[in-house]
Amino acid sequence: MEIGIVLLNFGEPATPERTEVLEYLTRIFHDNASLEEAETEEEEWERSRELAQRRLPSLMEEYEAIGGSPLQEQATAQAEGLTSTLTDRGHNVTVYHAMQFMEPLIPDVAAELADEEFDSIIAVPIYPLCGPSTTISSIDALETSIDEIDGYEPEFTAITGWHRAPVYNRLRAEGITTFAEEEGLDLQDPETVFVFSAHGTPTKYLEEGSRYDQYVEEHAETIASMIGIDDYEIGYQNHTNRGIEWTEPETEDVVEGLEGEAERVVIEPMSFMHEQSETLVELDIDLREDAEAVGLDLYRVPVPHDDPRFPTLLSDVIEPFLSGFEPSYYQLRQCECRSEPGTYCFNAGLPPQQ
Ligand SMILES: C=CC1=C(C)c2cc3[nH]c(cc4nc(cc5[nH]c(cc1n2)c(C)c5CCC(=O)O)C(CCC(=O)O)=C4C)c(C)c3C=C
Ligand SMILES: [Fe+2]
Repeated sequence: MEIGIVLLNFGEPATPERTEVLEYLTRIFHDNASLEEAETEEEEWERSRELAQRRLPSLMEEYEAIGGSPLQEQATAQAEGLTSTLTDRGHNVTVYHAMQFMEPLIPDVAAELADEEFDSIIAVPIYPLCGPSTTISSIDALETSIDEIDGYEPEFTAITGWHRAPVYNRLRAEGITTFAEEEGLDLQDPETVFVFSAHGTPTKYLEEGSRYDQYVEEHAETIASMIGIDDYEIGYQNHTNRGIEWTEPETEDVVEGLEGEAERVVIEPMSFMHEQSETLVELDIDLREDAEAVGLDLYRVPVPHDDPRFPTLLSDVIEPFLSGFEPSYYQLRQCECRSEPGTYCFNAGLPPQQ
């Protein structure tokens, strides 16, 4: 059987080019159009274009500050790492990477899969903490794009949340302790406050059943115990484009609230598997300025996008579907955030959102 694996990512422009950034933003806002009530598809597009125009100047500034995003390069390297690990294990697979909002776009990659006539497709979003606008939306986009291709009906498997995979927790925890050692930081020092910074989400998505905030909390608790700290803070990096409610507290408020309480903050960007504007600009430039303004030194843990254990982790997660053994043997069960059969994760069986 010919198998195609698709790693799914958010995407970001590699160069700060206005037209490209505007199209990118319009796609993102349209994908989240359900956050507001539009009567027609045309109204949804109009509103998305309006929001994109409004956000364009500040996002252009962010990309100009970092000379474009390195996300694409890192995602390509992750796909190559996975190919090599699976090939070493004796599997004959082709690994693609596709982006929700930037080339290579998901529908274009779906067309390539059809051209190659793969019998089976395995989708793996590279978002450790499963969320509706990222993990679920990217899988839906791939499955819909495949369904829309006439005469092409491969078997479709998707893997959603994998933050509970043991190797993932280990590599993340070691990333933090290695960084602390390199920087000469004592994480037990009462003058050092540890902050997990998660990408925020609109509370509407939580009310509709997403458990993203629970995943954030349980992952923070686990990593804190692995690195041996009792006290820590959680903050969310929110986008306030639509005047709707997002997860609280904001990372910025958490850090500013530490004025006079500590000498330094250590920030772990827990939602990301790539360095991109959210880490390189929002944390390294903007949050550092906020921290310094209240007398705190800021240290930001690097994202372990090139940790050599990451391709092993992804290969282990995919292995049941390649070798044909029962996914529940590896604790992979039918996903409850996405009910379509063939969707698996490590998060099934959690109590429902309060
Ligand atoms: C590479 C960049 C980005 C990653 C990775 C990313 C992850 C991520 N995003 C959400 C939830 C939302 N993000 C939304 C908008 C949005 N996200 C990015 C960039 C990344 N997000 C951009 C550039 C934008 C649009 C412009 C902006 O506000 O900056 C939205 C939609 C908001 C809306 O429509 O009003 C949601 C929802 C999560 C949970 C996440 C997890 C890793
Ligand atoms: Fe986002």
